[in-house]
Amino acid sequence: MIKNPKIIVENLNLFYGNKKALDNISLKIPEKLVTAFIGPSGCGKSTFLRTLNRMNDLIENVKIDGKVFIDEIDIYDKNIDVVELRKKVGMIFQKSNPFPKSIYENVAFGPKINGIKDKKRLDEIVERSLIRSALWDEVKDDLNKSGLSLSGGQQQRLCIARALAVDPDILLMDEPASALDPISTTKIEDLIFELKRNYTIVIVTHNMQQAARVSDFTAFFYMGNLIEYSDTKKIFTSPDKQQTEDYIRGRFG
Ligand SMILES: Nc1ncnc2c1ncn2[C@@H]1O[C@H](COP(=O)(O)OP(=O)(O)OP(=O)(O)O)[C@@H](O)[C@H]1O
Repeated sequence: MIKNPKIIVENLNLFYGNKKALDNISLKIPEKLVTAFIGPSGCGKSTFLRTLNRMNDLIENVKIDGKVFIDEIDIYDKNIDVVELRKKVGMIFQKSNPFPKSIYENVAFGPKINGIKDKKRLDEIVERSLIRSALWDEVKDDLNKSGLSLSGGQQQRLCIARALAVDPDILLMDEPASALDPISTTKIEDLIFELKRNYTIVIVTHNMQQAARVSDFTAFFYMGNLIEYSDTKKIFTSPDKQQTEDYIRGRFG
């Protein structure tokens, strides 16, 4: 079903203390397409998303077993440089979180940390990232304005530009539009559609219409289990499992 897997997950279990939050998850995420994770609150979508760039490492008492391969490399191997991993696998959160700095500095921050000092090079990266995040036209004359002065939707696109500036392959998006108005949401959805030409995108969403609109593949989670994973059209028109059918018809969750 998946021709070009970018990420391969095998038998992944995750515990918070004694509580099992993910139960034996295996799936393949295709390159340069959009994969959506759906399911009722607390089913483990965000937890699973965070296993893909080891963000759970930052949480105390988490135990993980199983494998996650990105480009065939085991990202939980002890030799993996987690900082490098997170450059390659960027993350966008539900609540946009620009730094209290200028628009320019928000985008230039990552490249500067990576040692890029040349002003012309930084200018190019900032411009390219803001073009790719569909924000350039709105901010090009105000790059010194605070990132916090932007609207919620613009802030979210600024955070996407900040993630793009360090040249990732994969973007993990945890409910990126759930705090936004319908027009800003549409802009983010259009942007996701554009970005998949160059990036592999994984998105957690509560909004089933959004999953149906933006994704190519959809995984339905329930109580820490992956119930069904298939191409989005099939999940939303003729899922194999009754639980999936009940959820997408709004019978629970
Ligand atoms: N830091 C944590 N410590 C302990 N338990 C946690 C932690 N984070 C999540 N959990 C638990 O793990 C389970 C899965 O949570 P998770 O946030 O991954 O679900 P979700 O499907 O993303 O939910 P939502 O849609 O509400 O964000 C829940 O039972 C939650 O209470």
